[in-house]
Amino acid sequence: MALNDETKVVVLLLPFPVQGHLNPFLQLSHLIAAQNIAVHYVGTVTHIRQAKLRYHNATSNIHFHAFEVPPYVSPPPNPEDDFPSHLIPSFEASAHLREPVGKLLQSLSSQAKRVVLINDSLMASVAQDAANFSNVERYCFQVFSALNTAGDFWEQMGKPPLADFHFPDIPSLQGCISAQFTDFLTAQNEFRKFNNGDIYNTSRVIEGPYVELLERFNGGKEVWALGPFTPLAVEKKDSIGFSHPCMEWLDKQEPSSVIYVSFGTTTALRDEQIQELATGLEQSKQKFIWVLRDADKGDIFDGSEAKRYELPEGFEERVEGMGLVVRDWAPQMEILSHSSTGGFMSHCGWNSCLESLTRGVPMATWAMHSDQPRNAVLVTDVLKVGLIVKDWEQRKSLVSASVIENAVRRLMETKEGDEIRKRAVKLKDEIHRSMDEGGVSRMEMASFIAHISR
Ligand SMILES: O=c1ccn([C@@H]2O[C@H](COP(=O)(O)OP(=O)(O)O[C@H]3OC[C@@H](O)[C@H](O)[C@H]3O)[C@@H](O)[C@H]2O)c(=O)[nH]1
Ligand SMILES: C[C@@H](CO)CCNc1ncnc2nc[nH]c12
Repeated sequence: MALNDETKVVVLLLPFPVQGHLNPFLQLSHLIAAQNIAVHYVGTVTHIRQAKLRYHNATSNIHFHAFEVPPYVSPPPNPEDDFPSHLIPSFEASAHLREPVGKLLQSLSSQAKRVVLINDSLMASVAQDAANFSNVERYCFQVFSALNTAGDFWEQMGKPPLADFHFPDIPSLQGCISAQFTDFLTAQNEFRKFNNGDIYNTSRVIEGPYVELLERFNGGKEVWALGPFTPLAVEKKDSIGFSHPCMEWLDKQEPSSVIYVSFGTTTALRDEQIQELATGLEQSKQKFIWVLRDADKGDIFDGSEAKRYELPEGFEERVEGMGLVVRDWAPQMEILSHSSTGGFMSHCGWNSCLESLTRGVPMATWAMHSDQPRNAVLVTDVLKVGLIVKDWEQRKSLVSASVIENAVRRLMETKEGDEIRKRAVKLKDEIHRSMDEGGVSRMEMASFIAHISR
């Protein structure tokens, strides 16, 4: 560290150990480091390795701190369980970061004028020792949509009537997460009150009313809508010059003719459901890229073979030229940025939603757990940039091939689909303007940076 750092602010980021959190934390790290502020990023050895490996850019401007934690089991996902309970041992293992994080805080706080700790809302207990240092300021980063989290807070408050505010019809948290995870979440919430403010990866252009509602709920503490952190421009090649073969295939397709199908990193579909999905895509006669991977394990490097899903007999030969099945890590942001991509069938993880919204790609929603059902409501009912494939009410049932075929056709080849696409493009333009010089997102980030480096 440079000698004059005692006069400066340093930022320490503490993400929750799953891909959908590691990545937005790394994106935020970059945005802050670009302002010439020293940025430190903390995690277990495995999760630091995971975050860097899957990041689309160089990470040399970030100080990584990879800490050992005691060994934990890393079982494969259970397709019978909607919630990714197989990850719980890795969540529990991360609790062991409390001590090294405390030591790191001590060291940084003795060298810098101010340490700004940005912890994941799900790592609040690990961050608790920040209270011991007078020059450590704490912010809680909620990686979920504002609609989701406003819904959670409202529910915790016992759903009091809200003057001049109408929530869309959203499912309650119970039922979206497992009972075991409810206990974990309750334990984290104990430590939420010690924050100086909350950070959201969203924009007032996308979720203005829900950000304002969060401000009402936050009792005077700041709510910062600093997103979307998703970079707008991405290279077709990654940082080591590799271009995935699906990109070359996309280059040969007509504009907006391909539907991209992916359900993120925490979802495991049942075999029966895979068969219906394959048949539905085939019968839709639309071009597609389908990412068919098992959910991540708690330790993605544990050496065990990931499950290889079976497809219907002869499927890949029959769809040759029409569709691609990707079984490795897909370059999702590049795919969504490509002009041939005209739709996204998604589980509605918040990162996927933001990546789609910032590229003007309309969505076909199929929520699986957690915040996803509410994100789906935002995309379809509120923003009207998507349609539903599987409704949350039907979460226990199999989605038939004909329902899938229908949804794909509606989005990709009907007038209704075109109207949705036009709205998605219009919203994308508004989001891009908000991130430009003078736009609301750009100004809110500038104001946050000024605040922490005051
Ligand atoms: O093959 C792949 C799969 C995934 N990805 C990337 O991995 C990320 C997945 O994040 P998502 O938020 O969409 O979904 P996940 O399910 O993985 O995330 C999790 O954390 C964030 C929450 O909002 C989600 O609900 C939760 O499930 C996206 O950034 C996506 O672009 C790839 O780049 N390639
Ligand atoms: C396993 C993790 C990965 O992102 C999600 C847990 N789910 C959730 N965690 C916190 N708040 C929530 N509100 C709705 N769902 C929530």
